[in-house]
Amino acid sequence: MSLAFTKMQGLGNDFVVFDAINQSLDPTPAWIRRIADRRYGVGCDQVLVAEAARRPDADFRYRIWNADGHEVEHCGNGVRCLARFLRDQGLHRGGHVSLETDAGLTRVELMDDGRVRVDMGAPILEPSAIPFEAAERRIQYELTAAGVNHDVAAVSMGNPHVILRVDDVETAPVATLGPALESHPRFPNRVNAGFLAVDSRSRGHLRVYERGVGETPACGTGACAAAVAGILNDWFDPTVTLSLTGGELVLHWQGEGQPVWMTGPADTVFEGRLATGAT
Ligand SMILES: N[C@@H](CCC[C@H](N)C(=O)O)C(=O)O
Repeated sequence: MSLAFTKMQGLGNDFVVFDAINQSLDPTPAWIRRIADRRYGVGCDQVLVAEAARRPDADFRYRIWNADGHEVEHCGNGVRCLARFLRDQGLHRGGHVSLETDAGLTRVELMDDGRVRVDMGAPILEPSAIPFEAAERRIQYELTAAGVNHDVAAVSMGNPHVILRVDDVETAPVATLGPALESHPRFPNRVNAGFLAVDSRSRGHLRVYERGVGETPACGTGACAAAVAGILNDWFDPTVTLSLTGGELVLHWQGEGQPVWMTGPADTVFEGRLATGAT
């Protein structure tokens, strides 16, 4: 039987979304790579799947695969899209939904103005839990990549991020330094690499080279991690708007132990069915 899917995007970070409650899926790495392929498949940065919840406090389980076929812990732009998908497909009613991921429970609110607000949980800053090899926890770390010493922050939003402050995101070496950071040996699970320019205490620009994908127009967890790094460094106030290539996200974080709140859009592009035997 052919599988129904929905193509969605959040700030240009794009997804193929499947309901695995009413249809059965077998998402092998090769199958994911094929779906994500922009010539032989549908094309996306991540494949998202809604499953029945396993824990009692969650409405659904939310699973994420990068375009390279690896399953990952979290996706911020994806969580906004998945909440909208669940409502649009009639799988969930009401303005709030709780989603279980490998990173924990994520609470999502579909706002009246069409945007989606997400409690992304508290950031993880302990190096061993990111995971990141460092002798002690710090706000900034020295890291050598591509033969140069860099001053970086390391933050997990359930998935790992390294954040490098730059003067200008336009001229930041995302294409060259991004891959060197992504597979840096001090990040044993690889890492998403954010290049952050601080414009004021309430605004910044960000580009992200995503683990398992490459540079995307936006990364939600990357924006949360960059906001946390900027607030810890006292570059930002607790509420900051980050401008990514695909548009803006508003982030709010009140400090250690508190959740990061992310607000942004989630849009459906089209619905379709995979041709039987096509993937
Ligand atoms: N696009 C995402 C992040 C997706 C996962 C990431 N590439 C990883 O490997 O951790 C977002 O919006 O957060």
